[in-house]
Amino acid sequence: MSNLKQIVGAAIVDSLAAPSRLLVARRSAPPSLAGMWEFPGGKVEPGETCEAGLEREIREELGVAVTLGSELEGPLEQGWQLNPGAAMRVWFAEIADEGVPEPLEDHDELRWLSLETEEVLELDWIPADYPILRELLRRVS
Ligand SMILES: Nc1nc2c([nH]c(=O)n2[C@H]2C[C@H](O)[C@@H](COP(=O)(O)OP(=O)(O)OP(=O)(O)O)O2)c(=O)[nH]1
Repeated sequence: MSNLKQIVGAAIVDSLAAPSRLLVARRSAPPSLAGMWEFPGGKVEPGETCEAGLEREIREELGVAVTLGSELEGPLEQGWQLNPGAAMRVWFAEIADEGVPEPLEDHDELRWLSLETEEVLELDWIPADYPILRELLRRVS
């Protein structure tokens, strides 16, 4: 069994059926990551499925319920390698119940960016996220 820590992240789009915008979040902590953009999400807790962990993290961080769509599969069973000790599985997601996301925890800014251009790549992301973003753009194009 792999001993990579399992992280989960959400590619929250305006519409799972016809995605044209992506919700991106800027981290406020820890100091080494503050100011960088990421997919909202976090660590899966013991005994929790990845999907349940992702729904919980989004509720805690953004205050909204999400409906998960398909997985943006990475090269590993655990998704996308982030660093020597962690990998992240990423799901497309849509906000449920007309909720409005707010940066309640871990983030200081949220933005909806177009997926019809490559503007998401212009932000300063956590470096490990760029291959995920490129695959995301390929999937929605
Ligand atoms: N959420 C998220 N984490 C990412 C991304 N890219 C990336 O390298 N990471 C790294 C940063 C952190 O080292 C780790 C996620 O940890 P976290 O601090 O968000 O998890 P958490 O909310 O459960 O944290 P904690 O406060 O319980 O420790 O994965 C990303 O796009 N989204």
